[in-house]
Amino acid sequence: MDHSPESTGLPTDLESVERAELAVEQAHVDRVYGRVEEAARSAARIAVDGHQRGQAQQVGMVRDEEMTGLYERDVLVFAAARRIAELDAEHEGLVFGRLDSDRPGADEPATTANELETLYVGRIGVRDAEYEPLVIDWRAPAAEPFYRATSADRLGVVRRRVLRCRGAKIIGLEDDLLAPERAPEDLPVMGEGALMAALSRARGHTMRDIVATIQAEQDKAIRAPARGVTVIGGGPGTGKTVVALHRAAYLLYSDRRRFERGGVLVIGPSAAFMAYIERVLPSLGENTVSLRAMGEVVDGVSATAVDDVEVARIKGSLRIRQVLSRAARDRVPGAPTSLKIFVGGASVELDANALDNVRRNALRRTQRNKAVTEARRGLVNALWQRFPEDLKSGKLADRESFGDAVTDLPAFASFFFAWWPTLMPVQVLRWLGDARRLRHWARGEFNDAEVGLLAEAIGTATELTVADIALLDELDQLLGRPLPVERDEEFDWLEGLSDGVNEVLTSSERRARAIAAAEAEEVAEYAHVLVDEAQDLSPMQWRMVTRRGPQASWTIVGDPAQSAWHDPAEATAAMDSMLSHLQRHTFRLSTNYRNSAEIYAFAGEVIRREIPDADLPNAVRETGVEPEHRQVEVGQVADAAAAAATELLGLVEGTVGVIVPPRLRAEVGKVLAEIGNPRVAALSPLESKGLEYDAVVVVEPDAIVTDTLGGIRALYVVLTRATQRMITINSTTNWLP
Ligand SMILES: Nc1ncnc2c1ncn2[C@@H]1O[C@H](COP(=O)(O)OP(=O)(O)OP(=O)(O)O)[C@@H](O)[C@H]1O
Repeated sequence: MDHSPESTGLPTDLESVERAELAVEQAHVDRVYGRVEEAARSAARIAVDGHQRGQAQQVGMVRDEEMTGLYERDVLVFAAARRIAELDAEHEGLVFGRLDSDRPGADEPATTANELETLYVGRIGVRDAEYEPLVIDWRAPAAEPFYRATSADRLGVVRRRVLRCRGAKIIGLEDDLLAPERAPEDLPVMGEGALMAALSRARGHTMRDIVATIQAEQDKAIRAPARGVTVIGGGPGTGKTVVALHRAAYLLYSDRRRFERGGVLVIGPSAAFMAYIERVLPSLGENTVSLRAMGEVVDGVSATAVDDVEVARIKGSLRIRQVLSRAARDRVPGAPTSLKIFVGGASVELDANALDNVRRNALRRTQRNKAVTEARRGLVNALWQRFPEDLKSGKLADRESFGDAVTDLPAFASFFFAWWPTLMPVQVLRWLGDARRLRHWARGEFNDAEVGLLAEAIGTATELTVADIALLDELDQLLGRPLPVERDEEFDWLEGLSDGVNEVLTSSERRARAIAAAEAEEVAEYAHVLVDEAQDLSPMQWRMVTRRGPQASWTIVGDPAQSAWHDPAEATAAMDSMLSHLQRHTFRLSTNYRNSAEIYAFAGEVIRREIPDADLPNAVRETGVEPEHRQVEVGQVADAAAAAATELLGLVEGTVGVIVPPRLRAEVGKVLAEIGNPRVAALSPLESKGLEYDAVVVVEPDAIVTDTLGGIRALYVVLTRATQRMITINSTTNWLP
């Protein structure tokens, strides 16, 4: 190699080439940041100016729409850039990619690098003062070749470059030469591959975006049109979650009007998972997406507790619908079972049977909380029938005036209040805690043992569980929400007289109130719903989730081999039945980017033994470190787990997850707390869903299989959480392949 740069005027040794390249890229990145600052200043100036003009009632020199356009663009760019900069102060910056491509129409290879067309790709688009793009948004069509180009189909790209930045500073370059035969002599190629660098990086407590290294098959799923249902499948670590999040950002970019207004909802398995992924979208410049854990899907209630295996199975099964429906229509426990009133000199009585008849009639076409009018009218009718004929005269000559008289009676009002209260879903759910009543409602659906388990679980519960939320949503549908008083009043004479509303309202106030009440009653609906770890949804949860998007398009992400549900086919059937009317597009991701090849080979063997046709991806990154299995006495498990965790802390830079079956959680948690290192976390198999750690200690795999609803599939999830090292601690070894 020629070490005399003076001879050609060009640096030729690798280090100085790299320095020169870094300087060129840094200059461009500095321009981008400079432009963002400028945008901020001009936005602030125009805002002040606009404000002053508004106050002085003057007509400005700049046309208003022009002003607004500039102002909005600058404000948007600035706001997005600042958000990204705050989040990523120590990590990737605004600009992360560069493409050098043949100029359009150029047949001959370029002879110098200058002849190639250069394009920078970043998290958001930024233009210079002349409106020329300094960097284009990664979601723009022009950025597609950055993700899709391969040597076989290079889409005009000669060199793809990833800029590794820390904040605004470039710390490294990784190049991919897609067409060596078309590369000009002076086009340098740096680095050893951005993907491998990204994959080998130590893991922190939160997931990071992958904009700089999205792979072609992932890009196709990210940019798939938002129609019907997009299903993204693939084994552990194939990027399903991260792809789904990038897809949410892409949808907002491609049709902001539709998706920002209608809303994008991302549903994941647990609060821990949501905390893990919550920074990805803001780091892509988006913060309008609603992220919710499965226990938070329904407005106004939330749960993190989980049920025991058997109880979860009962609560998730479609058979419980009938039980809830019966409960929602039955007598209110503790409500009066007869009504006796004195009217017009007679005592008129309705017994339990008569009351039951009125109730059933009222519920024939209307949900309980909406059937107030029907119930009251039914009572009046039944009383009228029993009112002695010879007294039907004067003020009580017809049913209508009889109704007025009856509903005015305090005794009637207090009876009605107790007999037909507005029912809250959670109240009705609690009724299932009474085994006697539950047995009655569950006839033909659940056997005695199931009734006993469910009644015990609900009767002794001190908090709601995640599975309860779907039941509450179902009950909300069954019970309905009370109609606004004004609406009732308009069509019913009885209601109007008895509801005690004596304010004077204008008709527009009345209408506004009715609309507000009707809105308050609506379930929040979204334009696009993205369900992660979809294989875990119980049939009842599918019903809850699909209510969030009756008009929505869907992205459904999952892997049946990781199902936490005991019968994955039942859950799939439930999904199919809820979404079968929509067109479906399926994508499969085939590479496991998380696990080392050694760890995944082992996990694959475990799952294949039980599920021979499980969809196993390829794990590409070899570390040379095999997973280790330690056998210990039953009483030694917790200490052995702590020892393994301590050892692993010394071997990896990032996080260590200790995954423990629920029965050992407290014991292991205690010994781990003594280690007192924030890099170590203890978690249950369910909590480990979707998460990843540099190193993982798996405690008592056999107990993970027996104590979870997912069984072997839950163990497979646990065995696929580690990026670099894994140790299992066993007092039994039935699970070992
Ligand atoms: N193109 C990529 N570039 C860099 N990292 C990637 C890429 N694709 C995936 N990853 C990384 O691989 C890991 C696994 O991704 P992710 O959690 O999305 O997988 P998953 O398919 O949802 O896994 P699981 O089903 O096991 O929960 C993450 O750390 C993610 O950032």
